[in-house]
Amino acid sequence: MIHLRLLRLAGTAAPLLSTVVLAGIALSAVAVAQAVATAELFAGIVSGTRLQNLLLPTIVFAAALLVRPAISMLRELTVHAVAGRIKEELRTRILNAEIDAGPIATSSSRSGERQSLVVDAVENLEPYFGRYLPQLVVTFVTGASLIVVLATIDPIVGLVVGGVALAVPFVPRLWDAALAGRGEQHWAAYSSLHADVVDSIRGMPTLKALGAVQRRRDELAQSGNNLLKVTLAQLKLSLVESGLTSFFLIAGPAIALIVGTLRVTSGDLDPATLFLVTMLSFEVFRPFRELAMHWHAGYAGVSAGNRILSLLNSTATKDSLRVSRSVAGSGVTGNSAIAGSTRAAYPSTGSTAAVSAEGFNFRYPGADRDALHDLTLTIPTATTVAIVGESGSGKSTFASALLGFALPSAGELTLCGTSTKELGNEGCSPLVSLVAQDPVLFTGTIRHNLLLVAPEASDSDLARALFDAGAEELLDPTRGGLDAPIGDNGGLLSGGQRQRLAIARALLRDSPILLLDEASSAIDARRENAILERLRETRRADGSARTTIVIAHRLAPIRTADIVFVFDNGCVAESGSYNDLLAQNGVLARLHAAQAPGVMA
Ligand SMILES: Nc1ncnc2c1ncn2[C@@H]1O[C@H](COP(=O)(O)OP(=O)(O)OP(=O)(O)O)[C@@H](O)[C@H]1O
Repeated sequence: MIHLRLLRLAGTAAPLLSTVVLAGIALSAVAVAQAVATAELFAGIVSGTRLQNLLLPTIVFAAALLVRPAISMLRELTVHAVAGRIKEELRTRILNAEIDAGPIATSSSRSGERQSLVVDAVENLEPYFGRYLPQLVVTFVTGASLIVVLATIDPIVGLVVGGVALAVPFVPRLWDAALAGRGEQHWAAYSSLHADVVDSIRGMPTLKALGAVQRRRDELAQSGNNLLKVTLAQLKLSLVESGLTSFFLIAGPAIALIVGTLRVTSGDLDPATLFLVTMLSFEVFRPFRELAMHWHAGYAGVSAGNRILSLLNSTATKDSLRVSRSVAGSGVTGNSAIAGSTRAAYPSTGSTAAVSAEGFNFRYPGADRDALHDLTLTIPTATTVAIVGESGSGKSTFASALLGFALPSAGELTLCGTSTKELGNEGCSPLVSLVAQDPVLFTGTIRHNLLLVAPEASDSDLARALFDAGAEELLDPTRGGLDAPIGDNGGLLSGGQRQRLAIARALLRDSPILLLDEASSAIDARRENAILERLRETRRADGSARTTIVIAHRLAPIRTADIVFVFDNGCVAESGSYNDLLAQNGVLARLHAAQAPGVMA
């Protein structure tokens, strides 16, 4: 099973693979030398040859005993080097492919499945490349050479051994398609169960709150049973295959011995040569036996490799936002890419509009209609604007467009005068700092989370950012101040504190556009309003005012926004000041009426 397309997954480990192959061939050569020496010693002892005349085979036998462990050690060390390199490179490539694909492409797959691709599929490929493939080559080279040697010694024995040896790899191939299919089913069931478990652990508080733990448990048990069924079906098939292979491996040397003995009886073969023929035919089948131990790695590797290839092929590789090899090796993902950015890295944008969309169209892959359609709007620099609209009107998709993840199929979106098409992932991110509704925080202290985006920032910069974000209580020395631990994903903080800490972190990034996507939903309306007013007063490191875009469901805090854009069916239905729009009695007035008590708060 050499799948040529999988070979390109070996990357820079390919030259090392040839060392593993050469070590395997050397091991076989030493084993053959030992077998020949053994045959000569047997023949000599049986014919009564004096021991001093058997010096050469004795030396060869002893030398082989010493050399074999040394070559084995070299092979094992190289296999480990191959494994390490393949895992490091493949994980880097998969992570880069995920980054290139962006959140929109990855939103259609489950994070648990993607996780098992990075972890388990790569683990499965390691024995495929490190053990199975090299052994396949060794078996072919050694087996073919020894059959030729046997045929030279005795054509009949050579023919018989050659026939059985051919049956070992080819007869089980009749099951290939079925085994490959079962391998795919096994992987699908395994990654689905893995994804279910990850989802369940992540969603445990929700499951408990909803009283759905038992139902989820039942679903997991069902997924587990499905995996068991598929695994057993795969095992049954591979047991038939291993049984057949074992039969040929045992039968091969036995048949050679029987045929050889018959040839001796009929006088066609010298009895002394029978020892040699028997030992050599054992050596023909030895590499096959080793290969049989790695059959499973072969099948698991092919299905894992196919999955990885389809991910890598589905994403165009870009050079932007790459995860460096050392980062992937250390198990840290792309977040550290942010760490390189420093305060005041992005220049003032002058008088160009902060955001300008002109006839912008975007449709999600597989969707039957545009999520954003003919969207046209201008957000002047240094303003605070709000984006509101019914659920599904396209607000979050617009946020993705601002981040450069949703590129237009028609029209244009420019940020500070530059089209998002030109900016690409790398260009967009410095211009826009996003604070999402459920921000990701990292286990550690407040300082650690803030310094992630601005490693050069001083304590007073950090304190200023916390103050601007309305999170000054996090500076309280009795709680530990900047060095207070925040727990796993900010678990020691309240929902509002997590959001305000995330806003402070985004402010430290100092980009010209601050995008708050439902970022203060856990903060009470009065406080949210105060934070927005405070943000309006803050300045970037170079003294320029930033543009703040607030995506909001709750209308109360955005009444004072300079412009309110009301989205409806993927385009701007209304825009203007809150009170003017209210007077128009259109979409905003409808939303306002639905939330009236909150608005009046
Ligand atoms: N990943 C996706 N794949 C396909 N369609 C999507 C995807 N995400 C959103 N949509 C569709 O795109 C449209 C706009 O969705 P979007 O999430 O931008 O709306 P929204 O205004 O942010 O809604 P909400 O206020 O509920 O968050 C909707 O019709 C939605 O069903």
